[in-house]
Amino acid sequence: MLIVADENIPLLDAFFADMGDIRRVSGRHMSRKDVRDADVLLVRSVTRVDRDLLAGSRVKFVGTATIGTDHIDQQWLADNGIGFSAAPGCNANSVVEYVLAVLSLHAERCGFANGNELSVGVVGAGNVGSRLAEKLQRLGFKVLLCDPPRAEAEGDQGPEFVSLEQALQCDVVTLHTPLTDQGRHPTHHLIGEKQLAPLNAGQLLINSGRGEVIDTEALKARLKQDDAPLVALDVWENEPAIDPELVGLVWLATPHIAGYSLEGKVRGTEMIYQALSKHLGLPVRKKAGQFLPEPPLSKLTFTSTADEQKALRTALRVCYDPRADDVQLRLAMNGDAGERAEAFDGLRKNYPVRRECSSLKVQLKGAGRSMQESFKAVGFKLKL
Ligand SMILES: NC(=O)C1=CN([C@@H]2O[C@H](COP(=O)(O)OP(=O)(O)OC[C@H]3O[C@@H](n4cnc5c(N)ncnc54)[C@H](O)[C@@H]3O)[C@@H](O)[C@H]2O)C=CC1
Ligand SMILES: O=C(O)C(=O)[C@H](O)COP(=O)(O)O
Repeated sequence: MLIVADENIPLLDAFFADMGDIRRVSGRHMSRKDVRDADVLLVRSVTRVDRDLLAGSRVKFVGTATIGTDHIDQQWLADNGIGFSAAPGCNANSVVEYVLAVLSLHAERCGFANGNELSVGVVGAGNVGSRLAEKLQRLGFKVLLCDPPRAEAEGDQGPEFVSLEQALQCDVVTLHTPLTDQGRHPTHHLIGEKQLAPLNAGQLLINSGRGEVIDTEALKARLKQDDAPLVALDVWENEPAIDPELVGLVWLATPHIAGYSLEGKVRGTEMIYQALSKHLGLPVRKKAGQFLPEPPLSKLTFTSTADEQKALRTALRVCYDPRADDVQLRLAMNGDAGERAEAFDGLRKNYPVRRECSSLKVQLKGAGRSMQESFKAVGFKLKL
């Protein structure tokens, strides 16, 4: 069996070597020729999987080690009897930690002793949005959920949902929808001139869903006005050829790495391994946990003199500080268009190992219940 796989999928050998031969190719530049003789195709989000790529090949199963599926023509796969699996939720926790880290920087920048005075509008309350909302609520933030498809499907049975207009009135608005251009609630350019107009300089807009959910031209125009909101973007229209002017206009700019914790990436590989095993009728023998190394930093101790909010921010930033990615992306915007696109992908390919908060045991000497609960809400393990 020949498995053609994006070279950026971690642990390919560990999970798949005993199932067949593996051919590693560039996900961004994968061609018909690369996949013609493949039985199985494993991708990440940068490969468009459709008729153009697969017609005439013998591929019988496609797996994407990502949450997003907008790069896959699932209808064409189904029509052609090709099995498919994504990795729903695989890196949701990583995205949640990215948002928490951005919020902590924002709260500090605004001079809030305690960031949880802010209201947060979560647009898209699926795996990422609902996990984020749950953590924020435990931390004391006021959270409003906007998810019209869920509101329609769940009615009175679900949580309370608000309209997009209401969500856009929150101090922070964070986007977690898939990219869709069909159906009753398409998200392509969901945020355009009309939605950006009422935002003010006291608000923060975060996008770690897909770049095309915001209209770049409308956002650039809004950011050039005096009362523009603060914006943190992890995802961009037209990746990897992103707009350098937009990078210059936003507060925090990261190269689509919100989901790039080691745990999230390895879980993505594990989930497509499980799906392929099921497709082939093979037993599932491997687990992500067996391949996760001991983190370089495994314990952190705060003494009884530590201030709760400062300690929480410190611990969060020990695990992840988006400012490092922001600096790298801004540096990558030098050069011509081709060099910039290559640099964007280079940052993602060579991304440093980032561990989730759950990899860190935190000891809180003499801490009260509230401090312990805050650390647990973020996801740290407490060392008693
Ligand atoms: N920046 C990054 O590294 C990553 C980005 N993502 C992106 O985040 C997206 C969301 O991930 P999950 O929460 O796991 O997906 P999910 O499928 O679990 O949830 C998406 C939610 O968005 C809702 N939704 C759909 N259309 C909407 C609309 N017009 N307005 C408001 N809500 C709408 C859906 O009803 C659903 O509840 C993915 O589709 C992917 O594109 C995912 C992982 C990493
Ligand atoms: O899971 C998703 O959806 C994502 O956006 C991934 O984190 C993107 O990673 P790559 O596929 O671009 O490596």
